[in-house]
Amino acid sequence: MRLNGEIYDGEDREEGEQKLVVGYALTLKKRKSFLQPNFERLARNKGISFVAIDQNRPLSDQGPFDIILHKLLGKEWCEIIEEMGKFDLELKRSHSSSNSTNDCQMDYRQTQPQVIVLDPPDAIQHLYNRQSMLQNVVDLNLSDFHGKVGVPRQMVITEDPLSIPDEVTKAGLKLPLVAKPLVVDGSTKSHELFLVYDQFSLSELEPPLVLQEFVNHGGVLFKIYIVGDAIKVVRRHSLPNVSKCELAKVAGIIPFPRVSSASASADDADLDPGVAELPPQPLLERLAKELRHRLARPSVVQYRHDPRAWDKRCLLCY
Ligand SMILES: Nc1ncnc2c1ncn2[C@@H]1O[C@H](COP(=O)(O)OP(=O)(O)OP(=O)(O)O)[C@@H](O)[C@H]1O
Ligand SMILES: O=P(O)(O)O[C@H]1[C@H](O)[C@H](O)[C@H](OP(=O)(O)O)[C@@H](OP(=O)(O)O)[C@@H]1O
Repeated sequence: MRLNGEIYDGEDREEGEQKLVVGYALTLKKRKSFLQPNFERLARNKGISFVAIDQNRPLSDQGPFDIILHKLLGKEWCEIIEEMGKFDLELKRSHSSSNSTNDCQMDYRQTQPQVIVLDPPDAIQHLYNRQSMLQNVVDLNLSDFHGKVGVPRQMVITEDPLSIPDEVTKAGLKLPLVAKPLVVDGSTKSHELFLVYDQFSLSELEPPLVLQEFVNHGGVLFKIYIVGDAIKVVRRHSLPNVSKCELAKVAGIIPFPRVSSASASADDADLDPGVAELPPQPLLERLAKELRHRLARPSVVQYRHDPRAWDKRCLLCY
């Protein structure tokens, strides 16, 4: 990474020698889960310091920052970045003849080109929606290389819960279904998922939501973190298979917890190799290449062995 003209090598630094300043704008919850003391200490040893951005002051009055890291609910953050761009431009305009309205579209990134904004707002809009977030994998064709990529059959319901049973029948989706809020904004509500076992209970759901066919996958999930050329795969516990017998006996809509969070690590679990086998490295590398090409940001892909895949090379994302 080249910053301020110098190559940042990520090596340990002398105590106090600062190389990178990361301005962050995170919710309290995220600060607690992400900026752990041992992480900040490790970063400091590498000359990286994290500085909280004051959201009540103009961005250009703070810093200077080398990188901006953000994950805030709603649009207020985007407006701060865009507003900041306009604020700078108003200042410049008062001393220049240019009054092009196009200038008002510049954002912080354009007025501060040296600052790296991770997850630029316009590059991640599609990730706030569980339908559009999958678009980057739905049409990936890796069959010429190491397998195929699939997503569970799904449909979006935006209104009238009473119409859901008929809509599901028309779409031919098979029970059980996983009901997920359509919007993914980091709120607790956006992670409130349900398993739906029967048709009639569907009308109790609260649109807007995504309904996905449940895919049996042996209760093991892989999360693949891709940042540039770096690929990290972790194995997590996941929902157990739903048998036909269970489906016949159980009815209703059942909420379930965040079963595959970091605390559900299965890296050291003694699991059936058929479901615990890590995805083939060439498939991961090809996926990383494809996603880097399509996304302007680090990616997290959730992978499960698709039992229907004869050689377990199918990548099932959702
Ligand atoms: N179509 C599906 N078939 C089978 N299991 C599923 C399916 N979709 C989700 N799950 C199960 O539900 C869990 C959460 O799903 P998902 O990752 O979509 O929600 P999330 O709120 O983003 O989760 P988190 O952020 O906690 O990883 C998955 O880890 C998996 O166990
Ligand atoms: O398994 P991990 O820790 O990667 O799961 C993450 C998940 O990928 C998202 O980053 C969640 O963030 P939000 O979408 O903003 O909720 C994380 O939730 P958090 O409550 O821990 O911040 C998950 O841990």
